[in-house]
Amino acid sequence: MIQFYNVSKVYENGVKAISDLTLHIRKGEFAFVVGPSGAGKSTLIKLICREVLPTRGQVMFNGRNILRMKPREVPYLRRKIGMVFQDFRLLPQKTAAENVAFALEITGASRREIKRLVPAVLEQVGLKDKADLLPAQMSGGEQQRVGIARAIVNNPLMIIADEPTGNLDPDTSWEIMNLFQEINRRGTTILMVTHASDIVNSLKKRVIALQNGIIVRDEESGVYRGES
Ligand SMILES: Nc1ncnc2c1ncn2[C@@H]1O[C@H](COP(=O)(O)OP(=O)(O)OP(=O)(O)O)[C@@H](O)[C@H]1O
Repeated sequence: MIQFYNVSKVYENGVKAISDLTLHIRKGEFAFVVGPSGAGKSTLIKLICREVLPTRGQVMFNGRNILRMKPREVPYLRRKIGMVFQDFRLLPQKTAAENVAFALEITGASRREIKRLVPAVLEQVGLKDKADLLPAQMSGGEQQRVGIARAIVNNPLMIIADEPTGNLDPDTSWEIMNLFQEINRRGTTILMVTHASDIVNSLKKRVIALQNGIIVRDEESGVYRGES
């Protein structure tokens, strides 16, 4: 699904955020990315969705070289990747249903499709009865469920989640992790940046540890090892 071949990213100010990194993520995988602040985790994510371009090396997504994509192909790439954020990033003026609908509208979905898909996906994330609430009227866990609904509604190949439980209490975090696991079981590849050591240690998924832009550890059934 994703291949990095000897990828380096040097920002304009000379900071080398990613250094000669080679990485493969297979379709259907669930992988955690861990590492201290400044390790390059966000840069890795941004390289996948073409928010930043590599200084050297190749990034492939679903068999396509993202550097060779034409500008008009970039929306296609972004549609195939659902993003979930620590701070939810919902539109505050829109209800749960409208937030999810908006993600469909911008991809040109018909009104009929929107009417069919929004309730179905809200039900899938356990928010059937909260469709008409604004973000401010929902708990953090509920807001993150809306964030996940928005990420999956376009049926992406992959979900990239950037510390999705960072603002949630432990019980709510586990509910959200269970939802991600269910989405993964249905076939969606998941790449998750996290500092939640207890979650990483319990789930025994692949763990990719970054430090100074380099992969220092990449283990199947891995654990969290003091990467704070
Ligand atoms: N736009 C930018 N311009 C210049 N330097 C940047 C930029 N974005 C990130 N960096 C630098 O690149 C390095 C890697 O940053 P990155 O945000 O990828 O790390 P991170 O592992 O996601 O950190 P955190 O856990 O704090 O979010 C850091 O030294 C950071 O200061």
